[in-house]
Amino acid sequence: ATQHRLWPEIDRISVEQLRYARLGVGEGGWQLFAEDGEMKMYKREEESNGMVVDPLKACHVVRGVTGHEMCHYFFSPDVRMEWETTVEQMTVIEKIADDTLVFLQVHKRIWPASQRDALFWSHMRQVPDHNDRDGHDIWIVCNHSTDNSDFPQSNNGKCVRVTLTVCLVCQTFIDPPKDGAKITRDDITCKITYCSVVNPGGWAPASVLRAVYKREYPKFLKRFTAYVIDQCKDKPIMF
Ligand SMILES: CC(C)(C)c1cc(CCc2ccccn2)cc(-c2ccc(S(=O)(=O)CCO)cc2)c1
Repeated sequence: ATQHRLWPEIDRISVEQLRYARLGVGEGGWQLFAEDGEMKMYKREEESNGMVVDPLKACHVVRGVTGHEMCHYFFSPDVRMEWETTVEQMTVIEKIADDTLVFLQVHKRIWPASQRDALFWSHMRQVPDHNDRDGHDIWIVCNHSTDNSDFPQSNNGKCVRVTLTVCLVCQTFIDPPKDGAKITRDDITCKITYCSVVNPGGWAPASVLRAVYKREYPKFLKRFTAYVIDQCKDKPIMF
């Protein structure tokens, strides 16, 4: 089959986002702004022509699920509205491949800013085993804004279109049970790094955005990880 026109960009951004996610938070001006158990959330305060685009990086350790399971539920359109509370409406407007979809999402309005929507491709992939640690395979989902002539910006002037790049990078660690016993969920741990940059695409009060981000992002990640743990607990492990 001939390559989809977006494929070179999808491949480039996915590789770049994996590298970016694996960079530590020691350098680059990251400031810790939220902590809850194993979850640590960092941000950089950045503006682009007067708009808050604060990059966010969250690190978390989730016990009892694999990276494949985390990415499967993060990617799946069927369950998105179960865990994603910032979205009012979600449509898959194109299926590029089984592991690559294009989404149009209308997000809940953040008063007093006008309502936003986001059009982005979403790609899930497993990357070769990283033997730089005792880690196992890595799974990643990358979401990156894209244009589509059938869905122009500010459709009938209703929503301002945000541009976003998001990646969820998950590495599974297995603590082998004694004497070759079957691996159970008690033996698996998943290290996740969630990175996001959301450009509001139009004026929005910096103070309001920063307050919303500070409140909503920790809620968002906690809710999502709790959702995956709950969905997986009675199912066979998806390695
Ligand atoms: C409320 C807050 C959490 C900060 C928020 C606001 C907005 C855009 C709405 C917005 C932004 C700026 C100004 C006004 N409204 C988008 C998102 C957002 C976008 C994408 C993803 S995802 O990880 O790709 C999963 C698929 O949905 C998660 C969250 C979050």
